[in-house]
Amino acid sequence: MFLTFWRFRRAIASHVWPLGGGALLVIFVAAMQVALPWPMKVIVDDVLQPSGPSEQHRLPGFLGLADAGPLQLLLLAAAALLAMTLLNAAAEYLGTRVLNGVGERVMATIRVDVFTHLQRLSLSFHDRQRLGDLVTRTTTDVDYVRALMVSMLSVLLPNVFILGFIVTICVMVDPAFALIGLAVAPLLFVTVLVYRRRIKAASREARRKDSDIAAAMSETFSSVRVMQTYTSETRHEEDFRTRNDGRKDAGLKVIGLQSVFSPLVDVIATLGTVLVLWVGAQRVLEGTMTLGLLLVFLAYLKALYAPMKALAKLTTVISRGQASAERIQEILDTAPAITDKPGARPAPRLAGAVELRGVSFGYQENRDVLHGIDLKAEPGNMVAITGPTGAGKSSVASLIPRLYDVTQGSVFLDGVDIRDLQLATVRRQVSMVLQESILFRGTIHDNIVYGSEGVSREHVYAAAQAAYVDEFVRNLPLGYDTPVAERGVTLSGGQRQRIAIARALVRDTPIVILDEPTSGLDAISEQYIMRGLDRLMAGRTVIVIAHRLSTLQRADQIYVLDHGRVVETGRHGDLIASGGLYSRLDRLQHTGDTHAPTLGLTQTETIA
Ligand SMILES: Nc1ncnc2c1ncn2[C@@H]1O[C@H](COP(=O)(O)OP(=O)(O)OP(=O)(O)O)[C@@H](O)[C@H]1O
Repeated sequence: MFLTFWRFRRAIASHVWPLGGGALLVIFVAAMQVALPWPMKVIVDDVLQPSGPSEQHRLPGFLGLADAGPLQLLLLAAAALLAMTLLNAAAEYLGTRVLNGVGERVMATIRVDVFTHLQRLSLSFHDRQRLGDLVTRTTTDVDYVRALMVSMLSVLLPNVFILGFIVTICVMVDPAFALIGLAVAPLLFVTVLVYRRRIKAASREARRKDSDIAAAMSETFSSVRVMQTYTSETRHEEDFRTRNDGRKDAGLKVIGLQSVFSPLVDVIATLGTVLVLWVGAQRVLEGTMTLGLLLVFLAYLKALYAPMKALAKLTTVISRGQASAERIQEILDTAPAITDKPGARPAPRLAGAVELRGVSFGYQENRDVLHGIDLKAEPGNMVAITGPTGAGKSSVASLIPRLYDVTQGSVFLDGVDIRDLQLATVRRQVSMVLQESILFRGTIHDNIVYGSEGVSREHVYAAAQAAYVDEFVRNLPLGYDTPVAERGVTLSGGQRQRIAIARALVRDTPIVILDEPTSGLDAISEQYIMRGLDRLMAGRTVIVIAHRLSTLQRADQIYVLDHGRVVETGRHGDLIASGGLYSRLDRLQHTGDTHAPTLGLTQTETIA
């Protein structure tokens, strides 16, 4: 339990004072609750039965009120009860408010920590994660940790103090009798311990199932267009039902355990109460104990079991919170796979020479998808990578901005190993336009300046004009301030690509990577994009993944990839003449020879 506080000590550190203040207030409440039965004792023993055994009527004497009359005592006791109750209420209100407020603030800090950390984790981490799971870890799990922290401070802490105060007072007043009252405590303790462990395991399972549901949601609704077109709603529904049933069953298991736990604690507690009543009543009858003291003991017994019961109720909150804390910690403990090595220096403005020397790379350990790749692009050159689908073209491209680290060989930029340069300063000099460009929630303007915040509006307009964004933005009522829905779904594929090109133009990087940015577009869109791309490519080193003849013909060098290896390199004419894979593709286009190997062409892509 305390480990949870330790785990998040950094987030808690800035809230130590209110946290301490809140804790003191709830401890004060605990003390008040322990003091509350005493005025009642005075009323019973000294006002209602002033003739009882004198040595047991010590309280008024102890308080200097030995000579006070019964009415005076009644008045004083009643006033004390009222004052204590009011103070108790005020402290409870303040304490709860302060602690809950701190809980919210600490959680806000943890959420930011998790989000920031997630953003820094390398692609190799995100490749393995389900989005829905990450969402629950940042939202629900953080909230469960908040509930745990607040409950521990506002419920557990005062109850521990109540327990301590009561045991001390009981032992001081009547040690033998106190022992009777505490006889069932070990049994209670063991029950709490056993059930807590079982509830924790069940809660952890429930949290896993929560993530399953979130993952099903994000998977389904991020592909809602495909789902509806293929009328596969039933399939998704069934999948969701299965996961939902899993969550329900896990939830029912937690509830089952919890429902047994609470009554069990009640029964054990009642056993203790019966024991105290049995012995206590006899002692009152014998005259060795006052009725008031027995009532105090009984009130204490109730107060003594309350913490145990509170703990019973808290078990779910604590177990759930601990399971959630572990899940959050798992993320925070994951170190980014790609970091600056000590002594890495900032990359200067690059001329744009790119070289891969003997590069092997794999997404999983011992399963390389690229083998000994050699590739070179001089500054300002255009290098095309082509090859069948799955050959490793996109993998090569993702090594240049160091989205992944190579397993063998090196990537050099301007002759310097990319690992000797600071990551951020390298990435700032590489732009990418992918097959499908992702836009972010915000306006069209925001999306163009994405990654180059702070540039002037004129600069943005110039880039937008060059990338033919202006063509369609001019017709929008809000122009560049038109909001774009999440992932840019309110714009056409071609419009999204044009915005992506404008974004790359604004960034003005020496290296540009194009991953088939015109695939799947109609002829008119393609023309606009090609013209925009021409402007983007001018004067920069361009690494383009391409199947189109028009692009391949223009390339200074073409690398043909197959099964993760460079099988041919050269200019278009040389490759045709050499009679290899590339030329067979060319023949395929002219003769329609279906047995010739394909370079992964789709119907929409024509090599004329
Ligand atoms: N994130 C990933 N995790 C694991 N394996 C991957 C990942 N991305 C790609 N691969 C695998 O790496 C190999 C090369 O994929 P890559 O995407 O680089 O090929 P490609 O030539 O760009 O293909 P395409 O033309 O279809 O885009 C493939 O076998 C693919 O299954």
